[in-house]
Amino acid sequence: MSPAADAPADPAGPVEPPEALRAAVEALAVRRPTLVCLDFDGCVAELADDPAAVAPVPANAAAVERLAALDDVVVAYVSGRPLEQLRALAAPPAGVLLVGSHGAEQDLGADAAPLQLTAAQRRTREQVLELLEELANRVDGALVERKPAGAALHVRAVADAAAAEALLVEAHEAAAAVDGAHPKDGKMVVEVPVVHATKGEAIRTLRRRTGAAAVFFAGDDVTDEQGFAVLGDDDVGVKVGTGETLAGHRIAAPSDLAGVLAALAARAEARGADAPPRSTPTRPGAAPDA
Ligand SMILES: O=P(O)(O)OC[C@H]1O[C@H](O[C@H]2O[C@H](CO)[C@@H](O)[C@H](O)[C@H]2O)[C@H](O)[C@@H](O)[C@@H]1O
Repeated sequence: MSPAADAPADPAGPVEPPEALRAAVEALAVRRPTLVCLDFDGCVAELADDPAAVAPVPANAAAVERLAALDDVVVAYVSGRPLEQLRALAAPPAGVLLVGSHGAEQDLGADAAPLQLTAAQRRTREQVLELLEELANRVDGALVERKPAGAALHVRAVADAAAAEALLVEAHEAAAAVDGAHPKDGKMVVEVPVVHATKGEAIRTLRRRTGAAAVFFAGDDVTDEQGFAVLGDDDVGVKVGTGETLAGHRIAAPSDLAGVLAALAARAEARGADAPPRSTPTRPGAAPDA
């Protein structure tokens, strides 16, 4: 992968990807089946104060629809969101695979199994919820999100930046001391799942299940780095926004993603019927999990 570079923003219209990124997605699109993995918040959707009030950037939703309609392209949302919330907020077109709770919940087609916590995990989740509620009650604007695989403490609505940061540090440390809890830092949030799962493991599973010849992954947050870490030389990783990253490419904002996905879709459409697919499986169910 090539080194990350900032894309110029163009408020007048759809943003063209940087040349290196365009070339990378065009090369990716000829390797089929192509797996397109997308983080949701801060990537397909803009970040918002209220976690419940988000939706895909319309141009991104249109590009996802275009990609999902293509043979030999599999689109998957790979998100920290609870699965059902992801389904409701992302409103994906038919055929799009869903990975929620950082990988702990998956809808990969016919054989999807709902998340079931063990008795020990349920107890840990209750403990984590109690802990985070107690911490959130101390700071105006702090919010606890109850999640099937754990909980998250949000501070985006906390007016005092120092208090918000201190709360996140305290929550992470306190949660780390709870047996069976796996705290992760995110954007203005500490997530505390009670099930060990990472986006990297999820992308590996998706790659295997779809028989993908190459993988695209875009994400904006610290937890997405585990996804970038499992990409290989034939894959394309795109970091959305600022911050250190293992991704080979960077765009400035969610509104810049549509141009990248459109370039990928255009090349995949153009490859059309010219060449036979390199391998048969696309939607999971066709290929057994290893
Ligand atoms: O993996 P993602 O799809 O990026 O989901 C990560 C978390 O996103 C949500 O929180 C983030 O977005 C909120 C809405 O924009 C924002 O208010 C918050 O500050 C962000 O951390 C979501 O609430 C979490 O459950 C997801 O795990």
